Amino acid sequence: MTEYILTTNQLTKRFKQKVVLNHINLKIPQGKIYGLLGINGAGKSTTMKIITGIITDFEGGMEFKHQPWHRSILQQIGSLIEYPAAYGNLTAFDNMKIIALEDHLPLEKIPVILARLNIDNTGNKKVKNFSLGMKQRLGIAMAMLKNPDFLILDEPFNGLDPYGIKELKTYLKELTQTGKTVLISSHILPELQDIAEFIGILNNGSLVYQQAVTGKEDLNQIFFEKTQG
Ligand SMILES: Nc1ncnc2c1ncn2[C@@H]1O[C@H](COP(=O)(O)OP(=O)(O)OP(=O)(O)O)[C@@H](O)[C@H]1O
Repeated sequence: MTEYILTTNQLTKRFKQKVVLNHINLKIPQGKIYGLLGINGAGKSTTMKIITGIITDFEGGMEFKHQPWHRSILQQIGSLIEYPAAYGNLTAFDNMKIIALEDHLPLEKIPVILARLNIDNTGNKKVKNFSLGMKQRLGIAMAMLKNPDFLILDEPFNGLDPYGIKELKTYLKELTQTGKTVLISSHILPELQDIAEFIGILNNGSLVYQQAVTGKEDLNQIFFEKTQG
């Protein structure tokens, strides 16, 4: 039987009169990479903001590890949604240090995680002078500092060069080999095709597809079929 780390039940979100998520039933299996696909404006970020407690007014429910969602579960979730919340005037290390001190985490972990994300060579450089790809790497390092069970990444390949994309994919696969779960969004199918073990497609606020990836299906064709119009 599949164990789900997170399920949503008829999750619905309106901004004023406009329905932007329409009765979504996500099922995210534990220990897997789940790719959430959709064209611009499909509702990917809104879904992630609800799961991570950034958006609190919505209809429907969520369960995390088979228990009703509660703010306390956010200790087990690391996330990077839209832009990394880093201080521009500080270095990568000092941004990490702030989180470590806030969450009572050992400072020794910082250089290890920065090295794993290949961002340990930035020295005294301030974050405001980082490239987009460097900021993305730092954002993921910040999300991983508390060693979360569930990592949620909104368009994490933005700004990464092909080497960065390859490294990040390897890193995410390694995480699932240690039992962690990754929810990752993209509007570009090839970014997810070779790493996602499950794919969900959002179209205009509806979850129009949700399946395990077998490798036999033509995801490109499915994506265009499910999102046309
Ligand atoms: N704060 C807000 N107020 C009003 N409408 C919003 C707000 N945030 C998002 N929306 C709308 O909700 C819809 C879904 O947006 P969302 O950002 O979740 O899409 P997305 O799939 O993440 O898109 P993208 O790939 O462009 O990031 C869009 O129509 C967007 O304009």
